[in-house]
Amino acid sequence: MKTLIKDAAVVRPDGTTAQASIAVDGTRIAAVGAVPEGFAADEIIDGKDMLAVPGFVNAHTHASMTLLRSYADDMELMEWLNNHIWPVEAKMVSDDIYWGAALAAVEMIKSGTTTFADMYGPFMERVADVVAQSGMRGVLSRGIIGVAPDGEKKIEENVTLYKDYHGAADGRITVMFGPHAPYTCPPDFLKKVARAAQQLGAEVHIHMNETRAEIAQIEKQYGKRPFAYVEETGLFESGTLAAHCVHLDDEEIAIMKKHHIRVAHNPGSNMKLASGTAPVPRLREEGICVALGTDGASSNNNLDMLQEIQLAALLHKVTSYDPLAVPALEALKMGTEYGAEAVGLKDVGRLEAGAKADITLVSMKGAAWCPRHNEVSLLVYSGSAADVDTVLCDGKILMRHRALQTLDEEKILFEASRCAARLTR
Ligand SMILES: CSC[C@H]1O[C@@H](n2cnc3c(O)ncnc32)[C@H](O)[C@@H]1O
Ligand SMILES: [Zn+2]
Repeated sequence: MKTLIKDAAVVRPDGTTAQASIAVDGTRIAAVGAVPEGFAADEIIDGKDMLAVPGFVNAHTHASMTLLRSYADDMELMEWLNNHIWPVEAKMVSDDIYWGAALAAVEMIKSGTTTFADMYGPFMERVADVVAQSGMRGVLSRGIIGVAPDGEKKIEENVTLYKDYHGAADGRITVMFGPHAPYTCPPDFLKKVARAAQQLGAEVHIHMNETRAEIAQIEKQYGKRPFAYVEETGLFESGTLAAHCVHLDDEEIAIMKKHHIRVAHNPGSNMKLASGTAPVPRLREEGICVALGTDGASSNNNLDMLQEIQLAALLHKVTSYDPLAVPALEALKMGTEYGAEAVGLKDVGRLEAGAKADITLVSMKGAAWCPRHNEVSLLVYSGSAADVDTVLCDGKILMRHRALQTLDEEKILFEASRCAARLTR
């Protein structure tokens, strides 16, 4: 299949915007610029008044938590998890995971996201079904809480998920290991997860240093801070995507650098759960890869990556009094190029020849886009999810002029509502 996006404003990797066409051949971008000679497109998409950016990468979420959106708000993390979320999650069945993730896919595609890193479970194979059907990319991990009595079984489920799905859906699914957090996984348990991941050559996705309370708990229990605690278990040896990283000291930043840990920064969730502000400018200065995630739709409360990009650009200016703390282009890269790096995907996150054709076209026709002095600035500070017009992933059109091409939106909203009502009755 050959697709031509004709005459769009294309954001190039250096942040400049050029009026250009994008030729897509199969799953990859064949050219950005003039249409290659002899390129016979099966499908032509008019790029007039469209901004072409790499598909957004949601580097940390819990897709099926869409079912718990607006269920428990305005409380801090531990109260939210212990008294509201975990009791309901314990009742989730396979169909809840499927319809919750399908609802997430609808919302993500409609807001321009093509890749998501998901930590949840059980029944992660149903999230894999959604990835396969939707045409998105998914970096899936079985969330593992080690303090529960069936922790070992969950490690086995993550192993099975890896064996069955790593590289599935034409390579659009990859699998990591998902130990939930230091405060839910004792040291011997983390050592077992580390061993299982290393044996398979798999990477790890974990929540780290989200709240001051959890750090105090680890210090009390083990006499050290979370990064030192986890490092001693060997878990950081196979490559790590660490969500949150809000409260860090110098020693921990040194551990992060030593192990090339990539960070999924979740500004919306951190603000809503009153967790704090991650030291993103410092992490960037230290050369640490910082990506963006929404976290689940129950703590955010949406899966809109453009909103996270906007929050990242604004939040760090507030806390640092520095307008350059996270400039607009840097925020966009955190949601695209750095996101792809953080979740371990090569050839994703940049619009250039040879890259995977994961492309989001944003309409610039609305009043908020006038005048057009700087398209990247407009996207980051003025654009909204509703401006996302067309989305391609791996060369396939997932949404065209806001109509989903791979998913039945009406049915998904109906089934997800039904599951949510049953769960919370
Ligand atoms: C064991 S599957 C993943 C697990 O994580 C929970 N979760 C959702 N958001 C957060 C967060 O911000 N911090 C810690 N844990 C979170 C989710 O409810 C699942 O139980
Ligand atoms: Zn999370």
